[in-house]
Amino acid sequence: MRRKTKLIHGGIAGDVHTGAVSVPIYQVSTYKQEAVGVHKGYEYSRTGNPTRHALEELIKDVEEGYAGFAFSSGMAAITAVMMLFNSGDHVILTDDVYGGTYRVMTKVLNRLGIESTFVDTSDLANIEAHIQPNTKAIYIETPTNPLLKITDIQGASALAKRHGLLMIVDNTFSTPYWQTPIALGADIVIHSATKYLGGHSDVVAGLVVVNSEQLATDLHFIQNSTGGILGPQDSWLLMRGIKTLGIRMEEHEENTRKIVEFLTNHPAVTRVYYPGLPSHPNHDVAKKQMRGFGGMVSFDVGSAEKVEQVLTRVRYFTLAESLGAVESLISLPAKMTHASIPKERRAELGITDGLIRISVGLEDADDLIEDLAQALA
Ligand SMILES: C=C(NCc1c(COP(=O)(O)O)cnc(C)c1O)C(=O)O
Repeated sequence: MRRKTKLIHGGIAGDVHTGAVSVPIYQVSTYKQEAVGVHKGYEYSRTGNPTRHALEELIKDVEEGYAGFAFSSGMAAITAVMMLFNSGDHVILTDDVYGGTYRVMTKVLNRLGIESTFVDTSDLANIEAHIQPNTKAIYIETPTNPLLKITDIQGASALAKRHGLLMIVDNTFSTPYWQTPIALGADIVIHSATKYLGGHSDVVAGLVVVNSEQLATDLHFIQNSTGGILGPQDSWLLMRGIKTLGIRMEEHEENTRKIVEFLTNHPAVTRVYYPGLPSHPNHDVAKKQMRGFGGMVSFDVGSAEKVEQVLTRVRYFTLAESLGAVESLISLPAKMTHASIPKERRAELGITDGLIRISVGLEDADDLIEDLAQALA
């Protein structure tokens, strides 16, 4: 089954009992047992729910993995994956990760003894240089949020295997339509499904796909024990979102290509961050591992004052956190999504007060460009 068809026919199709074409929403907490322990495969919805299971089967197929798991948010998914490790273990992460990922590692999981080091993983030598005897995993975002850095998934996965480490990829920005990390050697893929997979700014969710039976057993134990599951209504919404992921990503790509060209040539823009630009430091790696470059762009306008002007003038770009929706969104990472990262750390990374991040939606590209032009004037 090819990629586009998998989005529609992957996972579980409809309902065997009624012939319903759309998977039913099983708004159920518990299931009758014929005798103690004798049931029809479900006993309690934290442990398993038919609607959530259909979503987990779908994302497993789309990400080409062994098993899928659905959580109540991307952060719940990330936290569940980190529960695979023990106090005293160490994880190497991409330096330019989402602010919430940085926060959970440095303000919550560190208190439970899970150590983390943030490095520029776009240079694989940096990863190897920071492997410690207690290192258990490499965690990357590629492209990263918000600077669109690219890490070689195949190279990092081979490095991880050489050192007996798990390879974890947060695939939120690219989605499985453009990039399938497990096929490139990753062990675990994570999504903030709140973003492109839902695609309509109407669901908060997280998804994980693993590549082995052992990881599936371990992660299901954590999902059931810690309970951060996704409900049946949101599971159903996500399945509906995933069905149109392909056509949406194609349209995001087309719009973004035009907007990147506009921004690259605008005198008020000092720098554009986008993996599809030949000038991107890892453009060749992006071309190798991504079938498309995505709908996320960051650009610097040089000052907080200029940012203020842009944010107040835009009409079709909604000032809001999140990304990956049909409507275009605009944000100021330094004060919004990455405010939890210390200022000096943001400065080191390049997340300046002049950096704007946009999630290019499905509006008419000319309307979006005209909107940015008047906002930047
Ligand atoms: C809300 C935003 N990001 C959430 C996010 C998360 C967290 O997902 P939540 O569904 O928001 O919990 C994980 N990984 C990446 C790459 C993310 O971008 C944002 O960047 O606007």
